Amino acid sequence: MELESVPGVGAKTAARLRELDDPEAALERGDVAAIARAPQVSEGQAARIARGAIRARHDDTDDFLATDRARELYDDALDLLQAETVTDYAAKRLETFYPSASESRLAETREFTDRALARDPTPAVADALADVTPLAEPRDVRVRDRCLATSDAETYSQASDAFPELSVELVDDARDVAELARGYATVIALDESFAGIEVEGDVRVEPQAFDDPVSVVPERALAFFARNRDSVRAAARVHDAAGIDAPLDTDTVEDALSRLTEEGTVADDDELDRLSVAVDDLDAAVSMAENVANDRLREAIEERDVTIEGGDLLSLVERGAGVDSLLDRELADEYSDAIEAARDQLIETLSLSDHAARARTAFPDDPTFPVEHDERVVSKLREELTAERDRRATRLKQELAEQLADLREPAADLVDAALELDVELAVARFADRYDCTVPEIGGSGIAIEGGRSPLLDVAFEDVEPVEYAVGGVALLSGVNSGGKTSTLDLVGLVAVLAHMGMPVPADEVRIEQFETLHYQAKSQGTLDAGAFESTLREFGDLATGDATRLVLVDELESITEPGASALIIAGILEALHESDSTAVFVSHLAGEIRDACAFDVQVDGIEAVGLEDGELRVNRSPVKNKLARSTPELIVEKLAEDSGEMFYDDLLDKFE
Ligand SMILES: Nc1ncnc2c1ncn2[C@@H]1O[C@H](COP(=O)(O)OP(=O)(O)OP(=O)(O)O)[C@@H](O)[C@H]1O
Repeated sequence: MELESVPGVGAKTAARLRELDDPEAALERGDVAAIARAPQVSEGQAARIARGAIRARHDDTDDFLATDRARELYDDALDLLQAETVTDYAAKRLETFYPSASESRLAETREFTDRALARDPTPAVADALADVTPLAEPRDVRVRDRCLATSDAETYSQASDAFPELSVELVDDARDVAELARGYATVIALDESFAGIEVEGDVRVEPQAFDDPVSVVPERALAFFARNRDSVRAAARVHDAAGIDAPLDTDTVEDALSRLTEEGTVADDDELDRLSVAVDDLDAAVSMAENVANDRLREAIEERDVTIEGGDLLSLVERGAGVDSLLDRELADEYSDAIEAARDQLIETLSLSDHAARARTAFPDDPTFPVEHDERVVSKLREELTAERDRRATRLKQELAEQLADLREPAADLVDAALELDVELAVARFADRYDCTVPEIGGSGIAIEGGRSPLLDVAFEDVEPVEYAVGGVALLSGVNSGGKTSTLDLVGLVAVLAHMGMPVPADEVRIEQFETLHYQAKSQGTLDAGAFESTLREFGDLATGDATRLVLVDELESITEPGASALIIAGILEALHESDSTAVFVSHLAGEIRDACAFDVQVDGIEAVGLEDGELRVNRSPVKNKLARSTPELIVEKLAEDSGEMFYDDLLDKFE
C-alpha cells in the first residue's frame, strides 16, 4: 500500500510513518497501535489514518453519513461504544469502525463482532487492562561511558544512525583512540585496522558491532522494557485473567522484568550491590576504621605509664625524633593491635575479603599517632573496585538485555493483543448493556423487533420496546410526544451500527445493505427563501441520485407553509418511491400528503391508547397502515365526551 495514497496521509505524515519497521503492513492492517508508534503521530491521528487505509483497502467511500443528523447519530453510537472501553487506545481504535457500504468491509467488521461477542468481559480483565498502554519508545537514552571510534567517514555515519545512544568519534590513529580511552570507560573501535593496538584502558576492536547491537548498547533493550514494564506486566495479567494464549511465556517475561530497575539497570544482584556499596562508602569506611584504630591507641596510651630514662630522652630529642619512635619503641604491640583492628573493620564493613591484601595496606605498619590511612592505596582500591563494579554491571546488563531483546517482539504482540482485546470487550459490554443482537443484513427495507434506543432521555430500563418495519416509502403519523422522532432515531441508530458491523439494541433486526443514510432532522421553524431553496435542492439531488439509500425525515412540513409543504413532500415521496428508496417521513400532515401523493403511500401511526390524568398514554410501536389521530383531535374527542355539548361534536366531525 502506497503511504501517500491513503486519505489523510501527506508527505510529512508519510515521512513519519516511514520511521516504523513496516508502515505498509501497519496501514494494511489498520493497526492503530503500530501507526501511533510513529514519531509525532497521536492516537487520534493514527485512528484517522487507519480508517483512511481501511477505506482505501476496501475501495470504500465515506458517503454513508450524508447529513449532519446522520453524522450526529454516528458520534452517538461511537460514544456509547467508547464508554465501554478501559483503555484510551481502545476508544481510539473504535474510531476505525465507520458505517460502510462495502460488502468486504462489512464482512470483516461482522467477523470482528462475532469474535467480540464470544468474549466474557470479566472485572478481573478490566482491572488488568487499566494498566495497559501502547508501548512507547524510551526517550533520550544516552550512554556516556562508552563510545564508538572509526577512521572511516561512511562507517561513522552508519554508526551514528545505528547507535544514536552512543557518541561516535572520528579518529586518525591509535593515538586518538588512546586519547578517547582516557575520557571513556570503554572505547569500541569499529575498524579492523585497529586490531592489536596497544593502548591503556578498555579498548575493544569490534568490526562486527553492527551485527550485535545488544552487546554494544544493552541499555537500548533495558530502557525499552524499563519504560514499558508496567504495560507488559499488565498485558500478561490480561492474558491470564482472560484465559487466552499469550505470544510468550508470561513467567519468563516476569522473571526478566523482575531483574530490571525502573532506571533500566539490573536489580537484585548481591555482588553488584556489594561492589557498588564498597565504591560509594569507601571513604566513610576508611575514616571509620581510622577512628577505631585511633580510639584504641588513645586508650592504650592513656592506660600506659611510660618511663623513659634521661639519656634516652636526650637522644630522642637530639635526633629530632617525634613521638612516633617512642610509639615504636614503647607501644609497638598496641599499635599493631590498633592497626589490625582498623584493617579488620574496613574489610568487614565493605565485605572486602577478595581485596583483603590491598585493603590491609591502606593502614601502614609504620607507627604514627594519630593513625593515618595511605591515600594512594585507598585510591588504587577505589579504582579496582570501580572497574570491577562496572565490568559486572555491564556483563549483567548484557545478559539481561540479550534475554529481553528476544522478548521485545513477543512483548509488543502481547500488549497489542491486550489492547485489541479491550476493543472486543467494549463491544461485548455494549451488547450486554443494551440487550443487543447481531442484525441480519439483506432483503429490502428494515424490520426491527423489540428495539430500544439507548439515546432516549429516559433510563434504558424504562425504554419501551418498539416494533417497526418499513420497506419502500412510508409516512409516520402520531400524537405529540408519542415517540415519532425517537422511532426515527432508533431506525437511524440501528442502521448506523449495523453498517459499522456492530450489534444493535433490539431483539431482532433485518436491514437492507444501504449505501447512504440521509437523516433530515426537524427544522427549527420556517426557513427563509434561501435556506428553503437549498433544502429543496438537497432533496432534488437525493431523489435523482442512484445510491441505495435509507431516508429519514422529521417534520419537513415546518420548513414552509402547510399547504405547500404537503405538496412538496408528496412530490419528494413520489421520486423516492420511483427510485426504490427506503424512506420514513414523520409528519403531522400525513393525511394531506397521502391525498396529494400520486401513489398509495403507506401511512403508519403511533397511537394514543388514552388520556390518563391529562397525560397521553401511547403505544410506542407504530401501527401499520394507520393514520394516527392527532393530539388536538383526541382532546376535542375527550371534551365532546365529557361535556356533551354540540360545539365539540361538530368540531370532532371536522376531523373525519
Ligand atoms: N420507546 C420509548 N420508551 C420510553 N419513552 C419514550 C419512548 N419513545 C419516546 N419516549 C418518550 O417520549 C418523549 C417524546 O418522544 P419524541 O420526541 O420521539 O416524540 P414525537 O412524537 O417526535 O413528538 P413531537 O410530535 O412533539 O415531535 C421522549 O423524550 C421520551 O421521553
